[in-house]
Amino acid sequence: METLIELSKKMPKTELHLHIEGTFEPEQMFAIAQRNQVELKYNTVDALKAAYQFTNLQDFLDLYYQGMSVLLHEADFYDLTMAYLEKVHSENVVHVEIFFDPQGHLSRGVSFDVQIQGIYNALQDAEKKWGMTSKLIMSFLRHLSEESAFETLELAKPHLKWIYGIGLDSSEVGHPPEKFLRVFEACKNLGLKITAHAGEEGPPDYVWQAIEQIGVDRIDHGNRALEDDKLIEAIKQRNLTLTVCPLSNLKLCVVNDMKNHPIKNMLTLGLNATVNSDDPAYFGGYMNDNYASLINGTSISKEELFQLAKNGITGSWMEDHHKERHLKHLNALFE
Ligand SMILES: Nc1ncnc2[nH]cnc12
Ligand SMILES: [Zn+2]
Repeated sequence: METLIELSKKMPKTELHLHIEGTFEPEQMFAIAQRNQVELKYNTVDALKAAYQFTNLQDFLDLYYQGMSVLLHEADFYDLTMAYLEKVHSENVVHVEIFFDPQGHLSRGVSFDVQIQGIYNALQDAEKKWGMTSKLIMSFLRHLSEESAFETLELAKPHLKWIYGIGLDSSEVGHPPEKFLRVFEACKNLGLKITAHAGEEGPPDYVWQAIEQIGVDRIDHGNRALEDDKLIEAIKQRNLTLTVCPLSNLKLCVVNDMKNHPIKNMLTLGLNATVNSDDPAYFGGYMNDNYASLINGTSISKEELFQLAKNGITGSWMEDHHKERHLKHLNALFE
């Protein structure tokens, strides 16, 4: 009998919540730092890895922004992205939707063109080599001002053919979605899809704002939506997908133990929960590790495993003919 772990490795998977800067493995970070002659605060890979003990989102973000500071040239963005794509291709991830944080690089003098060209070239090469499809999501840093988000949108305008969606990330508490109401309106008018981190640490009210005021097409995390029954109904009514990140939730103390992870509950409630890795280099695992953590930690059933993988395909922004192809493959594996 095939185990659920084996099945989870084999099945076609999508990644809908992934920060490319969060895939920076310490070994690669040191190699690029050396090549660019940038000093890191930590002297060795082991010292850096030892610092990966977080008690909340901000602890992690402080290290995440330090780590990305070695990215300067187009080749750095290409190498970072390609290393991630190679890794998840080996895990049967067939489609990725990748966030990047342009403001985290612009503030260091790295142009928008350099960032997007490096990332996009890697995505194109992955499609040519393996048929892996992708969408790129530009994310606004919510601890910065709406004005800064508007400036970033202006810089993005020559590249909109490569940008499919807009996200909202970084420090959640104190920076509600409504702070970015006007800039998201402008993004929507440009035909861009909208998603936002909401309910990771922030209260249910932030998820309400994301769906009612911003009109998001998807919700990233959404854990705290479960505190509000009316909100659960509103998410279901709009058929919104939640991009849930199990290992991230554990590492950032959003959950205290994997056995208490709410993803099973989300499925029982009829929410479109999906499995994603968020910042895998920092949180101890890529896509297959996230599934394994659920299988081992929450004892999800075969039906629930199927539902999670299916939600990942149906909740993605890939073209319909690709969805149909992957769903057929998934169904055949679970027959
Ligand atoms: N999990 C997360 N939440 C908010 N901002 C992020 N940026 C990178 N990872 C993030
Ligand atoms: Zn995230």
